[in-house]
Amino acid sequence: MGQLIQWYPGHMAKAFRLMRENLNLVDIVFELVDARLPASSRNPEVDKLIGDKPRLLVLTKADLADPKQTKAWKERFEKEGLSVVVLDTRSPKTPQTMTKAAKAVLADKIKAQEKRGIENRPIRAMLAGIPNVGKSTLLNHLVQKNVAPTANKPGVTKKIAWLKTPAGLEILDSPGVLWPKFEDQQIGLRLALSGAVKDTLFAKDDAVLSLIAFFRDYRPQAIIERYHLADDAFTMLSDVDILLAITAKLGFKDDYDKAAIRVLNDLRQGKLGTYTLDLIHG
Ligand SMILES: Nc1nc2c(ncn2[C@@H]2O[C@H](COP(=O)(O)OP(=O)(O)OP(=O)(O)O)[C@@H](O)[C@H]2O)c(=O)[nH]1
Repeated sequence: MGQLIQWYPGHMAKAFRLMRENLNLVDIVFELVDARLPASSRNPEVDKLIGDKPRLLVLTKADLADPKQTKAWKERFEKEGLSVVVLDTRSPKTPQTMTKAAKAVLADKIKAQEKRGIENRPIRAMLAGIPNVGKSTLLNHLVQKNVAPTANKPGVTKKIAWLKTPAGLEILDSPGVLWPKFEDQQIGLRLALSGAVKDTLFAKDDAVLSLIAFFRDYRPQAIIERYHLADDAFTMLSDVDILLAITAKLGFKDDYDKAAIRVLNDLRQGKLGTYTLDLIHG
């Protein structure tokens, strides 16, 4: 999916270098992963980068994801030895959940410090994740001030500073921006659907056609109900014809680009129900 790629070798090298420099400053890394894309929004390079540094995997946007899938993904990650928290980042419980989980990951270190008479030392953390995964939102909620700009567009995070949280964390206010791994077209499309890729960088009708194809197997009823299609629409119609039927139902005549934008927004706002694009089967 060549046209989706917005990360060039120079960007990646810089992001990698910044992360590595900052890594030495912190006790723990909060690796943010979109709960709707637990595989596609992770980058295997991060494992190499983070190495033995304690890590907490944070599944963000869990309110938008399919709860059964989120549970299955959490179990899979835990089997791999990772500590995992599942968040609606914007929830008032977020600071408490994160602090408790960070302390659990660092329990041995904290115990050793206490033995040496060091009590209540702040836990230094950095956030890392691909664009639009919720880094600024999490930072704001942890610090409980509106310090970092958030926007539903990739590429907004820019500041640098240490930020103290009321619960005793100190967070580096330069989240590691990780690059997505556009390994194949499927991953690229899923990232595009989730909002991780600038909307100007991909063809929305292609993305929505892939979404329709996905929902055909996953949850056709969600599309049928939202756009008042015939019950047998998915048996009778191709993906393109489904998009045209949606376009007509929305009153957009043959302007399927306009319909594609509407469907994309509906998906991202949870109006097609909760969904996970990387599925664990069985
Ligand atoms: N529904 C839902 N939306 C969320 C959650 N976390 C973040 N968002 C939304 O996702 C969008 C992106 O969030 P940001 O915090 O700006 O993401 P970021 O990782 O800092 O993005 P960059 O600055 O592009 O690197 C915003 O519209 C947030 O309101 C969540 O847990 N649930």
